[in-house]
Amino acid sequence: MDLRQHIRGVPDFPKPGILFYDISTLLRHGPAWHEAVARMAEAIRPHAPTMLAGIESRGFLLAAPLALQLGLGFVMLRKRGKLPGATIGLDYALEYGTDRIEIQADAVRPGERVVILDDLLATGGTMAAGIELLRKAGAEVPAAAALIELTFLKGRERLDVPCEVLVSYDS
Ligand SMILES: O=P(O)(O)OC[C@H]1O[C@H](OP(=O)(O)OP(=O)(O)O)[C@H](O)[C@@H]1O
Ligand SMILES: Nc1ncnc2[nH]cnc12
Repeated sequence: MDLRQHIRGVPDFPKPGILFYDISTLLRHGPAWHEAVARMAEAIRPHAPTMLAGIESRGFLLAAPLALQLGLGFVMLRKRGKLPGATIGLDYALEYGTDRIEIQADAVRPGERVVILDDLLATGGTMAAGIELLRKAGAEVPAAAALIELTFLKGRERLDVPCEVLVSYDS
C-alpha cells in the first residue's frame, strides 16, 4: 500500500507558503492507519527499545498504538506546564521564537532504551530537543522515528541517532 495516497498536502497552512502534510486522512482510513502502525513497529523493533516516547501532540498518536503493538510502555513529552509533579524541561529554538518541552522527572529509569516518535520530521528541532530531554532524564536513545520526513529541510542532520521514516517528501 502506498501510504502517500492517504497523506494530504494542504497549501498555505498555517501560513502562506507552507505546504502542510496532513495525517488526518491517514488516521481516518482504517486499513492504511493499521498498515502504517504495523510498518513502524517493524522499523523500530531492531533498535530493541524498552520504552517509547511520543512528542505532543501528533507524536502521541503513534506512540500509543506502537507501545501496544510492541508490548512496551510509553512516556509523554509535553509542551510547557502540562505535566503534574516534578518535571525536567528543555527550551529549544523554533523557526520563529522558542518553545519548551517537559518530561516527568521519574518517567524513565537510568539506561532505559527509549525510541522517540513524532508524526513528522521537518527542521528536526523538535526531535533533537526530545532526544536531548530524554537523555537529561537518564534515558539512552537508540533511534528516532517519524511517519513523514521533509528531506529538503535536512532535519536528519540535526540528529545524532538514526531516524526511521515511512514516507519522504523532497519538496
Ligand atoms: O522538525 P520541526 O521543524 O521541529 O517540526 C516538526 C514538529 O512540528 C509539528 O508539531 P506542532 O508544533 O505543529 O504540534 P502538534 O503536533 O501539536 O500539531 C510536528 O508534529 C512535529 O512535532
Ligand atoms: N509542513 C508541515 N506539515 C505538517 N506538519 C509540520 N510540522 C512542521 N512542518 C510541517
